[in-house]
Amino acid sequence: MNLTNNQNLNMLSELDSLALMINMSDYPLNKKESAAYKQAVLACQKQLESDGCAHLPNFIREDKIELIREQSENVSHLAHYHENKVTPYATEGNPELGENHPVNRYQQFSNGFVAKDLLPEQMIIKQLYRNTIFQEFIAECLGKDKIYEYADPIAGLVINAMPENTSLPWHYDTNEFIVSLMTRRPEEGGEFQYSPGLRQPGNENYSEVQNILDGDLTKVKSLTLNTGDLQMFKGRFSMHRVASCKGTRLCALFGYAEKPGMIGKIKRTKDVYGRVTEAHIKAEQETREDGLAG
Ligand SMILES: O=C(O)CCC(=O)C(=O)O
Ligand SMILES: [Fe+2]
Repeated sequence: MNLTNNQNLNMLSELDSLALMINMSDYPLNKKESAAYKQAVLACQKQLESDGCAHLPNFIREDKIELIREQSENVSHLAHYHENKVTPYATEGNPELGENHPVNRYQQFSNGFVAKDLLPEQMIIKQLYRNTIFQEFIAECLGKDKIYEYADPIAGLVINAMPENTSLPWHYDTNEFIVSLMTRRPEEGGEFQYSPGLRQPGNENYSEVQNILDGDLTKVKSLTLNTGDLQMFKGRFSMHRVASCKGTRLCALFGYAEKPGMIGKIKRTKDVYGRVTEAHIKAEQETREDGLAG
């Protein structure tokens, strides 16, 4: 290998760092040209196509499992909680439709999020989130040319903190996809439940949504992640929730954008994290200056 320029040195250190974090025998991200790598990507693509969800068990090296659990436990007290009631769409209800209509079904929401700027740089989840070899793998699995870290100082990489008796009810995500890494499997429960492809562009499929909200789980799949498992999920089309758990559940959520410069809106950021930064204020001013709504 020609190591005469910085790019190669950077690549090497990224590979070295990746090899210290992930299970390269099952997920050979160090051998992109190998049949095993192509097979791992294909397996994810197939799962995503059929189910909107890919499960990568034992993604983290076995000898790092305790460490990722410990690192996430160490910051879990920094989670911001906001008790709230939300609909599956996180929008205001519509009084013209009945109170049983999905757009009017408010549910209790009480989990917390630890923001990105509160996660120490040396944390495995932060190193992994930023690793470009890992990002390329995720992009390939999702059939994207390239994905970008958020420019948002506090969102993009967060830990979903769910102590006992908290809830993350049925919802769709605003993001097309999310990557999750379980850092603390709870003692019991905390399954990820989802209904694959429940809605499509142009078809909200309200009747099926209503069935699920009414407790019919026949079209719902359930996935239990162990600590160290990775998941890719297309949350914009598959309604999902996290079942209640016994013991704390901590799950790192890696958000990537399809364009650089992604910064969240002030209102939502304040709701979820309890604060905003200068970057949020500046980004929103710039949006307004171009005369567009929202
Ligand atoms: O914690 C999880 O597994 C998923 C969380 C989730 O769905 C969300 O934050 O939108
Ligand atoms: Fe979600």
